[in-house]
Amino acid sequence: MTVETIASHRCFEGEQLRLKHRADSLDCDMHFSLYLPPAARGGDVPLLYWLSGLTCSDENFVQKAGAQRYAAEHGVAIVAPDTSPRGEGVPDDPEGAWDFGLGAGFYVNATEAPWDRHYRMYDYLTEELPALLAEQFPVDTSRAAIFGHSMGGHGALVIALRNPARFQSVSAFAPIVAPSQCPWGEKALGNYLGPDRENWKNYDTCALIEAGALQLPMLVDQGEADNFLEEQLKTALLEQVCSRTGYEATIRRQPGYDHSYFFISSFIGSHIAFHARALEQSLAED
Ligand SMILES: N[C@@H](CCC(=O)N[C@@H](CS)C(=O)NCC(=O)O)C(=O)O
Repeated sequence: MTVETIASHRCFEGEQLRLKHRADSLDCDMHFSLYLPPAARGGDVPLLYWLSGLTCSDENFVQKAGAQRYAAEHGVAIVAPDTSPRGEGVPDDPEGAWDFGLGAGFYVNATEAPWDRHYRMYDYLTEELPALLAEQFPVDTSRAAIFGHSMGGHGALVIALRNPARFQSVSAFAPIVAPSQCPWGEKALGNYLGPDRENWKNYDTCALIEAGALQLPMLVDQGEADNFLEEQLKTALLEQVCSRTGYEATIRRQPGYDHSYFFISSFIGSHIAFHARALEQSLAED
């Protein structure tokens, strides 16, 4: 597996890298960003996966969230992949809309043509990228946590709930908690997975919790001034399913905060500390 370094910047005594590789699962070239804390010079460090939202590439998070300072303090690496396959031959929304297609892979394995050839972000994130990281970088992929924003919050929750043994904790900023019940999700899942809504349940956080997903440490922050809250994100549905099923999640509604990276940067330190605690606890239990 060849990985090309596109950029490398010293940051909080660690390194912020941007990398490029051929992704077999997506049948295209992909970029991803990786922050290695100073502790990585002494051996493998735990790994946090960050999944971004609609319209983002791997760069939004590393430039705007201010996460590196906290990752350096806690000695964790953070990988930020892109949000969809890209490149020549990768189909996009026929009308060029920003909520579907390029920049909007929704972290699923598409089953419907023409999306099924490239749009396989679930396999990319759960199989190909972890294998590549374990092989080529000083990260311990058996000590991992996952978090994300909006569409990426949806991706993080779904991937953690479906793979509870692989993640010590999960958190999300303004996640789409029930894509089967909101316009963004209905458009994406309908196109990528087809009209049978039974097939959507594996990619729907509320449906997975309803079906008895195993307990993981879970933290969710949601801004109350987020324009997408009522129509798309629907935090209330997560609160309801957690209370109905007894699933323990810390869901914090944050007054005054919107959907932007100003919100994310305000709470990113708290999320990284949350994951670092869960990772330390799992080490103590081993
Ligand atoms: N482009 C959309 C907004 C999309 C949006 O808010 N994207 C979020 C994720 S859902 C984001 O992180 N955008 C990139 C950024 O703020 O850097 C609009 O014009 O309303």
